[in-house]
Amino acid sequence: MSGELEIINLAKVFGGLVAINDVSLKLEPGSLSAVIGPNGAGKTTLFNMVTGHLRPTRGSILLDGEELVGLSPRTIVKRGIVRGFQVASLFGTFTVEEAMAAAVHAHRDRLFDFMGTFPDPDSLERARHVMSLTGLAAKGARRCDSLSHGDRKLLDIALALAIDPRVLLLDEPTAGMGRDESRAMIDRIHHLWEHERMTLVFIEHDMDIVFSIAQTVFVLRSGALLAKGSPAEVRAHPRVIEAYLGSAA
Ligand SMILES: Nc1ncnc2c1ncn2[C@@H]1O[C@H](COP(=O)(O)OP(=O)(O)OP(=O)(O)O)[C@@H](O)[C@H]1O
Repeated sequence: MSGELEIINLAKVFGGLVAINDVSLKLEPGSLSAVIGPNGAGKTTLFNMVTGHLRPTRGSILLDGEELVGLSPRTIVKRGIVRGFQVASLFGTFTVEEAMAAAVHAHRDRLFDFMGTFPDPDSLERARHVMSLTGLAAKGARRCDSLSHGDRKLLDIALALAIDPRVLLLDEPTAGMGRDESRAMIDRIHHLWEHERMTLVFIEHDMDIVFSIAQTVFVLRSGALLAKGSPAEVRAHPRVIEAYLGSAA
């Protein structure tokens, strides 16, 4: 199975600030992991290096053994690493189904295939499959700009999934949601991971959510990896309790 992401001795320095300090970790193919840590720990910087939006100061990022450092964000998407970006709103008056089909179509480099139909049947089929997995099937005819906050976030994830990633990165998928809505979102994410079995890693602040679905939890603090392990191991880790959970619990 593909989708192994290995980060080796990664570092990012902004001026005099060490945002990521010699971090090494491995995501197994098809695994579901979470990255947690206090504000400013370096979580988003880590994601930005994996997607090619930031160039590491040092270190290596391997997808199924192949180096990603130095590749453009677009090439990294082509290699199969996709992030759920806040892009749903860019589709404005498109319907949900049109936006989804456009995402698949563009990824398959068919956008400029003027002789073909849009959307082509394959793209539409993939789009509909992902809409049904993410619970958006009933909203296919809705304009993107009329969706609720929660549905927009779902569409962001669906747009990322539409292009069949090997690794899916989600940066705080429940941000701005109430407790029930967060729970529903996380159940959806778990459901789609179970069906698609891509390697999934998410940044999340809500500890209940993290401990309820992640197989492996990575804890960052001040740019360094403080702990990693199963939710039970991380919850019981003395340094994690002292540095992070102690203040949140
Ligand atoms: N482009 C940048 N230039 C300079 N400093 C940056 C830049 N991006 C991030 N930083 C700094 O790097 C550190 C890590 O930031 P990062 O956003 O990765 O943390 P985070 O764990 O995602 O935090 P949060 O939970 O608040 O989103 C912070 O001190 C931040 O101010």
